Amino acid sequence: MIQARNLGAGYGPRAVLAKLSFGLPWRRTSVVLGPGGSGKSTLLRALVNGRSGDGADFWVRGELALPVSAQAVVPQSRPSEHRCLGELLGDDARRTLESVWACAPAAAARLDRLRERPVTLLPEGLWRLALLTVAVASRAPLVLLDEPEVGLTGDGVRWLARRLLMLRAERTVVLVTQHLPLARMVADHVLLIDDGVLVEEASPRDFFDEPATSRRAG
Ligand SMILES: Nc1ncnc2c1ncn2[C@@H]1O[C@H](COP(=O)(O)OP(=O)(O)OP(=O)(O)O)[C@@H](O)[C@H]1O
Repeated sequence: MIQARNLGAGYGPRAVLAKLSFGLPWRRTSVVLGPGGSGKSTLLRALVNGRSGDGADFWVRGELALPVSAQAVVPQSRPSEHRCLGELLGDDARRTLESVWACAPAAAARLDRLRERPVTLLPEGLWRLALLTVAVASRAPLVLLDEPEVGLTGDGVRWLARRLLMLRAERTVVLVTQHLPLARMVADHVLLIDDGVLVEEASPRDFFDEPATSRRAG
């Protein structure tokens, strides 16, 4: 279990997350939902070990128990990853691509053609698929995904859902998304954030089938 107590995070003088306490079950998929600008990416960023990337003034406070260091991260905006997909996948990159994309061979072939180009230079959408491929293939115990569905076609989102379901019981996944059908398909645990505050932490059943408003009303 990843546990946070009184977790705060922000940029420079501005606190975005205000003392959140929550748990993310181990080897399950936790989905983080909330309106645009509510702090979902900031929460995910707080979970990234060795936080770097954009925003040198990013800070995190409070207690955060993150039991593993091996992470695979798919960020929301184009990463400054200068290595190419072939390098990130290591030996036998083509076979890895074929196996990760077994149900979508056209995508495997497309990524294979771009395998020698730095990930940061890949077209929008494809860098995300490239990093998703690396995340799936890496076996990192903790997989952090920030709106990975953006730019994917309907087939791409279905592939992503199937892949995430296959990771169930093997990896701990934190998925930030605004795509409710995807969230519903893959969630084992749901966090709802609004304006930096944790509004709800619930099972998918309670969250999707019996929203808090109707539970409170009942
Ligand atoms: N690098 C940054 N520097 C300063 N402020 C930032 C930075 N990144 C995000 N913010 C601010 O933090 C707040 C929360 O942003 P965040 O990206 O975490 O929200 P979000 O819920 O992920 O939004 P979205 O769904 O639109 O991606 C916003 O007001 C945003 O402007």
